[in-house]
Amino acid sequence: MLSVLSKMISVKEALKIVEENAFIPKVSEVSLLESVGKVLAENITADRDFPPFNRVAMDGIAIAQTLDSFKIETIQYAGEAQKSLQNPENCMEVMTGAVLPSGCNTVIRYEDIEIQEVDGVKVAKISIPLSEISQGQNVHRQGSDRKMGDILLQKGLKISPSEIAVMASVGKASVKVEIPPKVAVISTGDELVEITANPLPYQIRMSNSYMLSAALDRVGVKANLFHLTDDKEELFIKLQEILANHDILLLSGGVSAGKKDFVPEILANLGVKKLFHKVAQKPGKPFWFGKTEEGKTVFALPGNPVSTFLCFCKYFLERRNEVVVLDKDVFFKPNLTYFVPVKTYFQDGKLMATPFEGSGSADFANLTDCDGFVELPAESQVFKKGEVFEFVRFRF
Ligand SMILES: Nc1nc2c(c(=O)[nH]1)N[C@H]1C(S)=C(S)[C@@H](COP(=O)(O)OP(=O)(O)OC[C@H]3O[C@@H](n4cnc5c(N)ncnc54)[C@H](O)[C@@H]3O)O[C@H]1N2
Ligand code: MOO
Ligand SMILES: [Mg+2]
Repeated sequence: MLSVLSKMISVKEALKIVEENAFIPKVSEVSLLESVGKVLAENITADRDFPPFNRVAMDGIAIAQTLDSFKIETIQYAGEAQKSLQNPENCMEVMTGAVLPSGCNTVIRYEDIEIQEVDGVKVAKISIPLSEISQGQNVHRQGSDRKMGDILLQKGLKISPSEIAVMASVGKASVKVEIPPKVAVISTGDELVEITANPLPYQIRMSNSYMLSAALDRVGVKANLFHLTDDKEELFIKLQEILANHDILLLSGGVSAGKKDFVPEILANLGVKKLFHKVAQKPGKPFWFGKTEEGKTVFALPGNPVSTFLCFCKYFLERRNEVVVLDKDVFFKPNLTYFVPVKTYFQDGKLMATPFEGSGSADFANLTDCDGFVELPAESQVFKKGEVFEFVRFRF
């Protein structure tokens, strides 16, 4: 009964080990537009102030002091070098995006003035109470958004169109991004058949590979799918080949105490170092995690679909640091962290969770009613309505 006695680690310890041993992606430089959806692999800094000059924010006139009316000296258009107001009692017409003329500090919109011609001279008259004009209005001050040298984007973030705009504005025509890892999703089991097959009474269609592949797709990873039988030789030969061609392996099945649960043994024979096997949690207790010398990681997930999915969401997906309020009491005696599928909803601004315990870790149809798992710590046995717990979201 060695497997039963072997040391289980806590969820917290397991997560720490997974995070510390995460696969480190390689970096490549791609054109700006190719980088969208990828992970940024360098910090992006401001090459000049944002905005780079005192920018006119409204079409109208620029003034140096608040008077009833002003003679208009000239026009400052966007794209022109800065002009200078000659007389502080005059004004200059200015267009949005232009440099604020030197000598001016405030912009009044065309909507708030009337322009008349008096003796051949254009004059702007203020048509709103002067008290409504505040000094500095409608001027987007140089450096008010970001200063030159500021870090605008931190490496590690996922690039979306708003990041593309920031990079374009600092002249990044090409950018360093992480090369997405090559991921293999491998279902193991003699009882599994393709989803297109008509299963014999003792067979089942494999759903785990499709579930994991779909979940990976949501985070921008395209996985290769494999099915291996519970045969030591096949496992050794095929896994060797799959390991050679991928960076991360996500296996399901074959990690528990069964006579054909060969996965941990074969992985060890292939030189994958075990970092842990068995976590004090339900579901997903037989979870095995290891790493090769080159830094490739192997997640050998328990085969029961809810266990597979929970382990994937908790240990593979990025942490979201969300909490939920239980809306029903839950009792759970074993000294294990208990992950219960929950349906969530908002009440008085709080995210509430209704537990759906279902019929255990093989009841994956139960997940379709739920949004995630509530994480109930191993130290307690009674979890009361109204208490707050961590939430592992899978519907997003
Ligand atoms: N004596 C013990 N037996 C079991 C223990 C234990 O501690 N002692 N742990 C149980 C727990 S907890 C789990 S979870 C399972 C994990 O089993 P394995 O990882 O070895 O997985 P299999 O035995 O291969 O399969 C388990 C179950 O899952 C179904 N399965 C597997 N792959 C797929 C797939 N791709 N799609 C759909 N369903 C899949 C498989 O048919 C089995 O029904 O072990 C318990 N036993
Ligand atoms: O905990 Mo297993 O992970 O029961 O199915
Ligand atoms: Mg098994």
